[in-house]
Amino acid sequence: MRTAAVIGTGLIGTSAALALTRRGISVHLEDTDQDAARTAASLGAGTTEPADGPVDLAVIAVPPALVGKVLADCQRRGLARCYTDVASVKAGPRGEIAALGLDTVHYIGSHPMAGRERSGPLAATADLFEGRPWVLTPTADTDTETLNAALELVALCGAMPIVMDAADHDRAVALVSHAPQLLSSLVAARLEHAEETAVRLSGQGVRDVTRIAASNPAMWIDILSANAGVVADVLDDLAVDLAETVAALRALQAADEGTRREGAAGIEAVMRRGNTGQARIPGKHGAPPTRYETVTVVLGDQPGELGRLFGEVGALGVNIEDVTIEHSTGQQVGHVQLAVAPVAARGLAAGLRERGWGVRA
Ligand SMILES: NC(=O)c1ccc[n+]([C@@H]2O[C@H](COP(=O)([O-])OP(=O)(O)OC[C@H]3O[C@@H](n4cnc5c(N)ncnc54)[C@H](O)[C@@H]3O)[C@@H](O)[C@H]2O)c1
Ligand SMILES: O=C(O)C(=O)C[C@]1(C(=O)O)C=C[C@@H](O)C=C1
Repeated sequence: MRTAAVIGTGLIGTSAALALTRRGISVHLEDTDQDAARTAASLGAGTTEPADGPVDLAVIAVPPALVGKVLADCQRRGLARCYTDVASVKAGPRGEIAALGLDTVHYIGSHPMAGRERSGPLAATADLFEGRPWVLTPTADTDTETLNAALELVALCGAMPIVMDAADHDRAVALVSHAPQLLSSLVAARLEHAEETAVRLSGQGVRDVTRIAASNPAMWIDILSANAGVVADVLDDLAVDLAETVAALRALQAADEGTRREGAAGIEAVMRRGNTGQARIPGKHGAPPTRYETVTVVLGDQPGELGRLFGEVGALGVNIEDVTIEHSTGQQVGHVQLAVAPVAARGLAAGLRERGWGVRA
């Protein structure tokens, strides 16, 4: 692939465009919102100038309900040799494309399983898709050139291609993406009118569970409208589990010991099922989940402290696999949690202590 077009320069379109330009592809950016396209271009994601002729691949990164309409417009203009979209649902857009009588030989549906709770080009990063699954949903119509162009896009973005049927995809994401989004929103919604004294105690647990509750409602109405029945089925099953959990909690308050024991067994079952489910979530590149150890460093709230810490961790020869920063309310310090390989954790904690950092290992 040498040339590409990205239609819709929000979070996903701009992230893909950044990844492609970094690999030397000429990317042409389009968005009905001129500011979004210009911002993406200023970030180095490509040019807002139209291409001279058809590009090798057009990536349609607009809200799911607009995929059919935008593909129709692109094909009418002869924008590209091959087309893909990145919408979070696949069966709905495919149905619309068929109903509009569009060219389905040079189109393939796709969905990168990576994103953020923020929208727009300024939230984009070139490495957003690295090591993530990227679903492709070819049909009997899809020609080889189009499948190959999509595979090349996935490879250039550092993602892992997974070929699936559109309906299977939608069922899978109901479980691993759409229901979790609603549950995150529901947990965060409990905070809407909560006492300030309670909310200010928020630690990492509630932050982890509610990060995606900051997502864009308009986009999610679109996504959920195209997968409502399957997501409702997942939530129906969850409602049964929730009712059982409430019953177990009530039992824990009972006067007789037998009922209390039953309650404890119910809660233990929930926790153990959760442990098992969580352990099945793959690590990057589809590898088995990697266990890291956390070294927590107390950081003074001064400019440059984080950079200095990362520099010292590097000097100790330790790779940071993940990092989380927690600010303590009303204090001038933060807690930086460094996830590192278990073999490196002890040495890192000792090395940082020697260098004067406050460390909790
Ligand atoms: N946000 C995520 O985490 C995520 C992850 C994977 C896939 N997706 C999918 O990617 C697509 C884009 O999502 P996003 O998060 O980048 O949204 P976004 O709101 O950041 O960007 C969407 C962009 O599309 C533009 N747009 C709307 N109508 C258009 C049209 N007719 N022509 C050209 N541009 C148009 C908007 O102006 C906006 O800039 C959606 O289909 C979404 O389901 C999102
Ligand atoms: O991590 C996030 O913030 C996301 O929004 C990611 C996420 C997901 O549920 O995994 C959300 C919707 C997309 O269709 C794909 C990815």
